Amino acid sequence: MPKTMYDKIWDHHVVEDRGNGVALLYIDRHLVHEVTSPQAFDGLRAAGRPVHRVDSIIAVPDHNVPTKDRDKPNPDPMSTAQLTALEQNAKEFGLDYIDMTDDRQGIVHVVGPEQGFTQPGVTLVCGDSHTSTHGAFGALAFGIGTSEVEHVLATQTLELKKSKNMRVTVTGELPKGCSAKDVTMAIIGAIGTGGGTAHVIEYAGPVIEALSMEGRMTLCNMSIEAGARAGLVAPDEKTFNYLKGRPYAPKGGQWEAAVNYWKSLKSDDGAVFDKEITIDGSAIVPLVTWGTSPEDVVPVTANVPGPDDFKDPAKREAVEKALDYMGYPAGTPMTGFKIDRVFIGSCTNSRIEDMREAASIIKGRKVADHIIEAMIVPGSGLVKLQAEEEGLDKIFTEAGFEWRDPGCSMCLAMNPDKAGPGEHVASTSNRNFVGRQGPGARTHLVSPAMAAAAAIAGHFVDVRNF
Ligand SMILES: CC(C)[C@H](C(=O)O)[C@@H](O)C(=O)O
Ligand code: SF4
Repeated sequence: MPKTMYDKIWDHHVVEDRGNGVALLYIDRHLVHEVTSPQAFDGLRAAGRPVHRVDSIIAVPDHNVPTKDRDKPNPDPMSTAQLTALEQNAKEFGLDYIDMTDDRQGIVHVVGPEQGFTQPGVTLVCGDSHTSTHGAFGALAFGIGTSEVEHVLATQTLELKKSKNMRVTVTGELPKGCSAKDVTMAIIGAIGTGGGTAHVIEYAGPVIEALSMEGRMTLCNMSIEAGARAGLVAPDEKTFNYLKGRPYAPKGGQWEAAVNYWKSLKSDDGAVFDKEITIDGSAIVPLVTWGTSPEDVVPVTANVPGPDDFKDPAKREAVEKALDYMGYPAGTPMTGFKIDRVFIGSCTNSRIEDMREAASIIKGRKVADHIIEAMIVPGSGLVKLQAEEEGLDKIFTEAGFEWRDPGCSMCLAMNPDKAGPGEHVASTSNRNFVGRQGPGARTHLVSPAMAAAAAIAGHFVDVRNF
């Protein structure tokens, strides 16, 4: 029977079939950060258990790390406690630990691929919902909770219920001015934040094939915002070229064997998907979120909708609440809407291509006077170095942007980078939830090009005519 890519990876990892679609699955790779791991290590210690396979783990701090003045003491005791715990646990259990001063440090979902740790066909977990990012390589990658982190550390396995298969095909050709962020936002706008629930989404079609690895990571990153367990893209020559020579990538004869295996992973012709969606990629336009859910997307050329634009009573109520929080009435035009702050970063959009996309808009221009702060935060120290080699940092700082050290930063207010109450933020991150970037802060999700253009203009603009 023809199989999907998800079926194949799942079947290769079953240790024991426990019936009713439940199986004990072998976990190949585990990324560990400071927020969701301390209790897991406490659990191991209490039970006197070692880590089962230390070579399956990379530990790296990202959420709490300050993005400037790292040589000064961290003023937040909670952050300090988590960062210290990670370092000590890594040392005690003998893990590969990348510290804050290492060039390889960054957001786990940027570091894994960059190190060649993320590979096609592996099962990869992390105590973090955006682990779906790694599906860009054809890895079965998903977020887990802290008790599961402990289970994987101790046993290298997880008991899981198999998800259903879903395929999202994006046809045509992506228009100029649009990037992977607009593709993922268009998909979530179309299917909603519940559209992928209980499914693993395989992304397919010419638009996906044309995306770079960075673009595919942006796309898979937000699978979780569509409710999906994971996202997947079939590995191809771009995937192999990206991985070749990276520190954790297979070497010598093992490389050929690995590529042969990776080529076998793609879904078979005739494989059946439980749910199929097709999106016309040629019709995608630059998008902006207007509300407090990633599905609240409108074209930048459109107006903010109101409750009357929706039929579902629950959605109507949610829209009213969202408008109240965002502080504008229905019908507000998005183009020209004034913003206060700009954040370019996060595991969605902090890779080298995102930096280049922002720089292409910013070059030779200045951040608008009223913008409180415009910040660019590379996803890793290696992205930072590469951007500096290309002179992008100069373009940013000359325009008036802050150029920071890598970390999660203002994606979530867990470190000193926060937006103030009532401020409207053009942000390249993935969640526009209430209070996500600081209490009372109002987030608008956009692509790096759209965020850069908004910083220069001081309000949202259609980047296609900028
Ligand atoms: C802190 C962490 C558990 C959380 C997640 O799981 O996603 C964070 O990364 C986020 O983006 O909200
Ligand atoms: S950058 Fe944001 S979304 Fe990504 S792991 Fe960090 S907090 Fe979560």
